[in-house]
Amino acid sequence: MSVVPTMIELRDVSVQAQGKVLLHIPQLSVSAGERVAVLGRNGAGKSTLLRVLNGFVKPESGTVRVNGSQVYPFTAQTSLKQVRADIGQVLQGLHLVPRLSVLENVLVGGVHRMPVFRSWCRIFNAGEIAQAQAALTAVNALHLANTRADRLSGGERQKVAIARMLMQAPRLVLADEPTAALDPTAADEVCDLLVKASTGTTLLTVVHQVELVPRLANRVLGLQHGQLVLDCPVNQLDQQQLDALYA
Ligand SMILES: Nc1ncnc2c1ncn2[C@@H]1O[C@H](COP(=O)(O)OP(=O)(O)OP(=O)(O)O)[C@@H](O)[C@H]1O
Repeated sequence: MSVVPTMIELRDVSVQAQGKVLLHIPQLSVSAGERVAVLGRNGAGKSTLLRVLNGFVKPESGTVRVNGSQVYPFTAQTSLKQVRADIGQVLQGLHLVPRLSVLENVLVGGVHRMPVFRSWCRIFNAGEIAQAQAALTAVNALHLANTRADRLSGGERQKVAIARMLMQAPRLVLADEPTAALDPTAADEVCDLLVKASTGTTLLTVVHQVELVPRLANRVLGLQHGQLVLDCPVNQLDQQQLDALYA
């Protein structure tokens, strides 16, 4: 029997700021290939959890392992650059490079595989351009390739962010409210594209629209005041648990 590798492993993780505990997780383990929705009220610690995983927030204590690398505490073997190269991000709001075209924004997803000189000068070869065009085709956005990123609608921006993630080919995808401010039709499309683009990877999505959870995830984590108070399969989530989470 083959053993599914662990993608995320947190032990006794505590994040604090100004004397307040923002996140306290005694134990959390996510296997490779799982799709996890992270729920909770505003300020519950959802984004903090994602930032701990990509090393942008350092816990005061505990151990954080992602994709086999120890993100915290740092060790001589930790390459945060490599860890982040394996983590794709789809965030809410403006996170594309505004003055670059859509195609260039997607190409940026692959710069970690390029020689530094080429990535600085944004010199892309024909294979990379074809790959970026294929990623845009996968999210139904090839027609936007030459449009400046700051001219896009919210839904179009999220599609481009997903195409950039496809170009990056990460092992773990962190999506922080990817459907925020989208109308219901655009939100549905972005959810479906995100899940499709994350096939074969691990997907962690912070989401406020509970009705989208079954589209995005098969497991739910619930945070309340920085504590992990819910961890169950989506098909076992009931209204009482949700009411308690948002109380
Ligand atoms: N750098 C910081 N310094 C102090 N407090 C912080 C810092 N970053 C976040 N916080 C606080 O930590 C708590 C958790 O924030 P976080 O952004 O993780 O919540 P969230 O669940 O993602 O909220 P939202 O749904 O509103 O995005 C909040 O009370 C926030 O004010």
